[in-house]
Amino acid sequence: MKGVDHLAHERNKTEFDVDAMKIVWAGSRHAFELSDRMARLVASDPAFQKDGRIRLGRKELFKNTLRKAAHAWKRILELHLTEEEAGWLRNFVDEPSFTDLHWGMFVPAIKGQGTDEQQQKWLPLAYKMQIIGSYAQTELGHGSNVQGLETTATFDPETDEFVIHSPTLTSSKWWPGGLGKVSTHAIVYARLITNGQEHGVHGFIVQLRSLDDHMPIPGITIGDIGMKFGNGAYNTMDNGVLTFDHIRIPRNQMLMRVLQVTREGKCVKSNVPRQLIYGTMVFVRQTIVADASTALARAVCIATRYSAVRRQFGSQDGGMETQVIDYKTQQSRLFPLLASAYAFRFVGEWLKWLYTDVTQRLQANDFSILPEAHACTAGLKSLTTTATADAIEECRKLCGGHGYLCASGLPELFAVYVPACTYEGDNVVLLLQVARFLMKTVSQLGSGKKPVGTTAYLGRVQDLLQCCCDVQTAEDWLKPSVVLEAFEARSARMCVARAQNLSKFENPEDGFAELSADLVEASVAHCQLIVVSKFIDKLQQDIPGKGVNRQLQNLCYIYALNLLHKYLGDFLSTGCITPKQASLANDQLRSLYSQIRPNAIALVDAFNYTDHYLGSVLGRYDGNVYPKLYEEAWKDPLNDSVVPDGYHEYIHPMLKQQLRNARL
Ligand SMILES: CCCCCCCCCCCCC/C=C/C(=O)SCCNC(=O)CCNC(=O)[C@H](O)C(C)(C)COP(=O)(O)OP(=O)(O)OC[C@H]1O[C@@H](n2cnc3c(N)ncnc32)[C@H](O)[C@@H]1OP(=O)(O)O
Ligand SMILES: Cc1cc2nc3c(=O)[nH]c(=O)nc-3n(C[C@H](O)[C@H](O)[C@H](O)COP(=O)(O)OP(=O)(O)OC[C@H]3O[C@@H](n4cnc5c(N)ncnc54)[C@H](O)[C@@H]3O)c2cc1C
Repeated sequence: MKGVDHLAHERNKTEFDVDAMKIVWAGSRHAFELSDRMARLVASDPAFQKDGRIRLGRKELFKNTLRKAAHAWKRILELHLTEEEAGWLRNFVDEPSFTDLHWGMFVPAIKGQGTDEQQQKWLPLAYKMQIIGSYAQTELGHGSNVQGLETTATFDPETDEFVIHSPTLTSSKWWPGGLGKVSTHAIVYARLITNGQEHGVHGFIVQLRSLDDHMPIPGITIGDIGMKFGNGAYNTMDNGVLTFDHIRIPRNQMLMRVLQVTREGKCVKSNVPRQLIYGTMVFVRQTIVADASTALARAVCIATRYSAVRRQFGSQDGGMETQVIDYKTQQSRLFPLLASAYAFRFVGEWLKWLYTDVTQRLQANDFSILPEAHACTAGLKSLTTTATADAIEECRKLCGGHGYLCASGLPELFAVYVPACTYEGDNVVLLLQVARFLMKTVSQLGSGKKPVGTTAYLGRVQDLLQCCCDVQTAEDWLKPSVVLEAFEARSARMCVARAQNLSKFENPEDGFAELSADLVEASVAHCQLIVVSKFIDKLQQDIPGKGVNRQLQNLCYIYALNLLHKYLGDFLSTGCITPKQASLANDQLRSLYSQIRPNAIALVDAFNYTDHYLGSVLGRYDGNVYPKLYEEAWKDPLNDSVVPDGYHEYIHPMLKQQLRNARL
């Protein structure tokens, strides 16, 4: 049987309406139609082809990215695409570039932190790309510790200007994307100093390069920070270094929604909390959660299709060997990742809703939900990016040797994805933020303050500390209330235990530092509970399409029960479940794998990825893996000649030497 036939046969086994699932995955019919149209537009345009990208040198690679970004912008204008359509188009071009920072951080920073007048001035320029912006926060010496940034913005009342300066080597801005070679402007984060007094870190709009000849503004030193991990991958991005030598900008270029500096240099606080300065990070962390499901789904799609095509062992009487997807070990590694892709999709949807809700409340001067929004975006960003980076690597291994070939698409996907664990907040640093939020919530329980939102379960802490799981059969693990209670009890018990340990320290900060590794574990438990509960909420919605809800249920329980299996230590040591119940959960998990098995290919087809976007020979829709892999190998530049360059200098003399030695 040819690869093509393998997948056709697989698709015939499907037990649900794939088209309906495509809409569930996309979020709505509108989102499906729009993303589908944009994916096809990009895939059919030769200017966006990705072949051979990994073989390009840095300069060629970068220029190629500039070409694609310019072509994308041209098409956006020609086709009068909406902002939403343009976002999808850029997404399917699938190449990190300065436009990510421009649209993803520069524009949102002005929207979130700029006054109305500042927005009116700068946004139209940015929307027309008459200026290109970056987000320059991190410095050589400080990234996580934002309050430790060293760049200064000193107000000069004589000229009504700020003087932006880099006082030390470690104050050099370092990492901002798009900064190295492209951006004309940046939101620069610097310590505000007026009348000799410091007022914390704030954002300033600073022009970096001339709009005529692209030369840096005198006093600005700027360049690229060098090659990063992997071929191709994130090297399409010009992450930059930037220093200021007393650069002057007008006073009205400080983003002043949170704090205004008057003509006299007086600081006037608005009613907006200081934390809004961090608002852009909250926005981007929320988009990163949605992106995690996309990246994870790509890897899972490749590994699932290839696992159905690949055969090893088990041939009897010269018959066919076993498809590797039929090995239980393969299923137990692959299907939880498939389930995670769906789980992260739905929690991403919910987080987007939460963010929209927060934004509306902020506009109405209601800031009460900000700490929760910060904890959720930070925690879920950390949880989903860590899991996705690990999962891409697992998918590579699931594809055996061929997964290590760049033609599988997985090495580049890993290299381009893995920095998501670091940018927008190191994942451990973010979990520590969640831990602070949880400990604060627990400490306030005695005062009668009722926790709300994602921590509402902590309001039932007494019940959760005592509850006993009443699972008696494997089927009992298919009850949403049972699963939810087990995850709530585990998280609540971990939080309370950590809070009790913290209370033994005289100085809470010393306690927090000493117990930080334990605290991070509690944060993970809490975030996993959020993902499980949002998946369960999704199942309660009226989801049309034959068999769709059934598949989603199976995936939801696979996600939850696999976590239960993986973190069994937590569940057992906190007494949430017994060893016998854990064993029943495992029995149920195996049964769920068998139920998912015939639907696996259709479940990855529901992602609706084009072959162009997947960029993988192993993950091709038609399953025609071997002939294409063979074809691909011959495209390697090493195969341009039969006898390689270097033969005459290095191989031939060595062989001759051996011959001479042998004769002696
Ligand atoms: C259409 C196209 C769309 C495309 C979209 C795709 C875009 C994707 C682009 C991706 C490209 C990647 C580009 C990468 C960019 C970057 O990496 S930018 C730099 C990001 N940097 C960070 O994330 C730094 C991480 N550090 C921090 O976030 C914080 O400084 C810290 C760790 C939180 C510091 O903690 P601390 O010292 O305690 O901070 P304080 O300043 O003292 O604040 C304390 C109180 O503030 C609360 N808080 C902290 N952060 C936030 C926040 N973001 N929002 C709300 N509140 C916050 C914190 O909880 C404390 O509260 P209290 O306890 O109540 O006092
Ligand atoms: C590809 C990429 C793109 C980026 N793009 C941008 C951009 O466009 N703009 C921008 O401004 N920045 C950007 N950054 C920078 C990024 O935001 C920072 O690297 C990130 O916030 C982590 O900070 P750091 O590098 O200072 O790490 P560090 O904080 O130095 O982390 C080093 C280690 O210390 C640990 N650690 C740090 N603090 C604590 C603590 N309090 N407790 C326990 N452990 C701790 C961390 O867990 C980590 O293991 C980018 C980074 C990358 C990799």
